[in-house]
Amino acid sequence: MEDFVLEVEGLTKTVKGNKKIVNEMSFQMKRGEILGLLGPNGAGKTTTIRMLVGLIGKTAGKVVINGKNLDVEGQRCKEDIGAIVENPAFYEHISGFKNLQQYARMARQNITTDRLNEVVQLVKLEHAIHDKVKTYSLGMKQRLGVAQAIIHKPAVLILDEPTNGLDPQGIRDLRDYLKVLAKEGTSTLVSSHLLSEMQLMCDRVVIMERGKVIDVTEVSNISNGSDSDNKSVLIAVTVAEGQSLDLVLDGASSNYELMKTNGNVVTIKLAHDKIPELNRFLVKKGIDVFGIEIVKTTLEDRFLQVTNLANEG
Ligand SMILES: Nc1ncnc2c1ncn2[C@@H]1O[C@H](COP(=O)(O)OP(=O)(O)OP(=O)(O)O)[C@@H](O)[C@H]1O
Repeated sequence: MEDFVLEVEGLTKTVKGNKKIVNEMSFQMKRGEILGLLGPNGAGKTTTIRMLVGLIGKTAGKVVINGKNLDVEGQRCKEDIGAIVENPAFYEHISGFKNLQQYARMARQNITTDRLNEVVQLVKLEHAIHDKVKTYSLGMKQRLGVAQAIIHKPAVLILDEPTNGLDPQGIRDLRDYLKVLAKEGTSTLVSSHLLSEMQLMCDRVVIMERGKVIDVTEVSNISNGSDSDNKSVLIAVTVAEGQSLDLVLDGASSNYELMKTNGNVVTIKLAHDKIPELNRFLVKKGIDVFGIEIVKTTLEDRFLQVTNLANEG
């Protein structure tokens, strides 16, 4: 059985006027993964996250965190979560390290100085941790926020739009240490409306629109050009000027599906292991092949595809 660290089932939030701003959301997060919650502005990401961390109540649905039902063991669920939902607040006039010590004291958990040093190292803030927070850049405050959120080694880390205000290096660092955390047993749910960042950062993404889950996609499948079943790929075949593959492929084999012809570049869908066979077939038919390239789709392609489908349906 799959080991899920977060299970969300039928999560719903209804507001005034009986409007469902989160509408029967269901998804699961595997242990050790970085899961993205992706959707346009107003899709309901923040509302979903606020319900998961217990900042607001839910109207309906079930949330299970690390095997514990939020409705039954709310307090223990909270212990399994670390989160940055709104901008983390710090005491500006003391150092980052003192802020962490203060936080650890308030959390009333037995957190050692070694652990504090460990999290500081993880978020790469060693050089500035003894400086006053008021001297920190936005990115440094964000690192300190993550350090604070993971101090108690939660099973689940939840970050709402963590890349806001980060420069490219900051985003890369965040991605790197989320991966380290995943290996150490903290799985992360991260929300964003920025497709390219989610593609770089996440293992899978839950795409939501108007309060509903409309797709769950494995990011590696998107970037290597395969379908979600991981069997077929799209390839772009460049042939000699004036040659047409339409007739050649027509009825040739059910293994190849001609998707699109654009000048002398033809897009074909087929199983990955059929590429050499197709190549031999084309050569035998007298087609001059100048190139075969796997078409990589981006998360943006996928997002537009599924949101268009959702809007048509
Ligand atoms: N308490 C509330 N009462 C009425 N409507 C609300 C309430 N809270 C949120 N909304 C609406 O619900 C929708 C979802 O809001 P939410 O903040 O969850 O979206 P989001 O996906 O996080 O968007 P963004 O990317 O802009 O932060 C929005 O249209 C918002 O205006």
